[in-house]
Amino acid sequence: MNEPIIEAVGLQKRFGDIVAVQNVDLSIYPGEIVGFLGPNGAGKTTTIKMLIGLLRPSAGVARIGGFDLQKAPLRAKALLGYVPDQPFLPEKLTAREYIQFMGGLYRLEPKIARERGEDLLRLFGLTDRGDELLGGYSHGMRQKAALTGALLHQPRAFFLDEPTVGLDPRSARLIKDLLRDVAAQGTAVFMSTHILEIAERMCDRVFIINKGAIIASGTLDQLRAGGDASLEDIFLSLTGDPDEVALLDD
Ligand SMILES: Nc1ncnc2c1ncn2[C@@H]1O[C@H](COP(=O)(O)OP(=O)(O)OP(=O)(O)O)[C@@H](O)[C@H]1O
Repeated sequence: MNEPIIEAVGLQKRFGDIVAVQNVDLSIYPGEIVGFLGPNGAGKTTTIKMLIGLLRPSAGVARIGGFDLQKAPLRAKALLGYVPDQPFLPEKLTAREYIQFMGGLYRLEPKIARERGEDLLRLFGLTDRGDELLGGYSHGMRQKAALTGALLHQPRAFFLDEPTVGLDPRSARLIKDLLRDVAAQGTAVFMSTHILEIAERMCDRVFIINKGAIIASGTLDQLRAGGDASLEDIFLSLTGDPDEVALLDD
C-alpha cells in the first residue's frame, strides 16, 4: 500500500483570535506534484510552515514520511526540502560555497554535495557564475540557488511557496521541468500558488484553501466536472495574472 509522504490531520493554527488555518487534512503521495491554491491571506504559507516544522500547530498533526514534526522533528525534517517565495541566502557566500554549506547541514559527503550541486548549477545555466557572491545574484538566480540548496539532499517531500513569481519564461519553464523530474524520482512536490492556471499547468492535483479551510480537492478536471457554481466563484476570486501564466507557455 502506497503511504503518503506529506500528511496533515486536523491541522489548525490560531494567532490570537484569528483562526488562520482550520481542520486541514492532506495526504500527498510519492511522485505527485500537488498545488495549494488560494487567494491572498487564505492560509497557504501558514499551512506550509506547519508542514515543514517552522510553526507549531494549535491542534492536529503534520507528518513527513510518517514522522510527526512535533515528536520526531529531526527525522521528519531530514526528509524535506523547502524553498520560500523570498529565499534567505547568505549574501557573502558564493553559490559553490553555499552548496558546501547546505551539504554540511544535511551531512552529505562533500564530494556528493559538490557533484549534485554542479549538476544543478549546470541545469540552471549557472556553472560560470558559481563563484560569484549570492548577494550579487538577480531574483531568478537567487531562486535557482535556493532550489539547488534545497534539493541537494534529495528530499522525499519538496515544498515551494509561489515558485514562479518574478521569473522569466525560460526559468519558469525550467522549474516546471525540474519539478517533473524530481517527482519522477518518487518525491512528493507541494507548491503554493494564488494563480489557478499555474496550478493547472504544473500540478497533478490541487487543494483549494479559502479562509483557512480546504474547500475542494482533486484534479482540476474533476473539480470542473463537479459543475459546482461556488467553485467557479472561488476560481474567479483567485486573481490570475496573465503575464505570469504566459511564462509557462512553450
Ligand atoms: N504571525 C502571524 N500573526 C498574526 N496573524 C498571522 C500571522 N501569520 C499569518 N497570519 C494571518 O493568517 C492568515 C493566513 O495568512 P497566510 O500568510 O498563511 O496566507 P497565504 O495564503 O499564504 O497568503 P499570501 O498568498 O498573501 O501569501 C492571514 O489572515 C494572516 O494575516
